Amino acid sequence: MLQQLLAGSLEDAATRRQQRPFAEVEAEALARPVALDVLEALAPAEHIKVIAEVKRASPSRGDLAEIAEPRTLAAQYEAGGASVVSVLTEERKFKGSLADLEDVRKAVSIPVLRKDFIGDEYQLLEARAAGADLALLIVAALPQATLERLYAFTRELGMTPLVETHSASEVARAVDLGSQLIGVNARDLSTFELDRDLFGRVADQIPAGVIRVAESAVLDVADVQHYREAGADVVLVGEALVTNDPIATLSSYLSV
Ligand SMILES: O=P(O)(O)OC[C@@H](O)[C@@H](O)c1c[nH]c2ccccc12
Repeated sequence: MLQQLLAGSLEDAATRRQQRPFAEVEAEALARPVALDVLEALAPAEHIKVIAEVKRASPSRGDLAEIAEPRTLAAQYEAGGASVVSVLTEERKFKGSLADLEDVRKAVSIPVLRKDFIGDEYQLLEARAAGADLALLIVAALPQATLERLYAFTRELGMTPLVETHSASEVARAVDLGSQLIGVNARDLSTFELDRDLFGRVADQIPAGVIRVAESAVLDVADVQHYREAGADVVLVGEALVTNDPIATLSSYLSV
């Protein structure tokens, strides 16, 4: 499934590239003002921090929310105290788009993450041109040489890679890259199975000074506490925020 999702995103990017050639998007990406200081925004603090996701649907959970105006939701996330807004731009299964990211960028002043299945440089240029400060790189989706290349390119564009893992060996690969921001996804993107305890099992492998992000499977404040006790600096939350009142939900999480 993961390779299918990646292939779909790459195919959609190749289609867009016929309309907007590499050099054109590159020029737009490079003309963007300096990206925001993401590591500062997510730095460990007394309370846990939240990356709040704009998420309409997913292959495992189906339709979650309409979200006619991503900018309105993102503004609520910022008002509610989120540190970063994540925008799913995958079109086929998650019903997102780059237009959503552009819309969100105009509405918030906190950093924005492009959440997609990224496998080539063009997608990273698009991310930056649309105003993203971070881009997701999924270790399981990419051979290490490609991962290294895309990691370096993300940084060249002034963005911060969020390197996503789902096992001890993937955490080791993320650490090898020198990543300063490592996510552990509770959801296996090949089988869609959830494992909320995976974060706790691998957290110790993430070196001190690296920001630890627990991704997925937060349904209530107890899940946030669970991740916090296991060492999470940040939680990445989608479903619970798009299906509940975002401001009240965020405020309960931010007290953890
Ligand atoms: O809706 P949840 O369970 O709170 O999950 C959010 C986020 O972690 C999830 O959307 C996600 C994590 N990694 C991904 C990679 C691709 C697509 C989506 C994801």
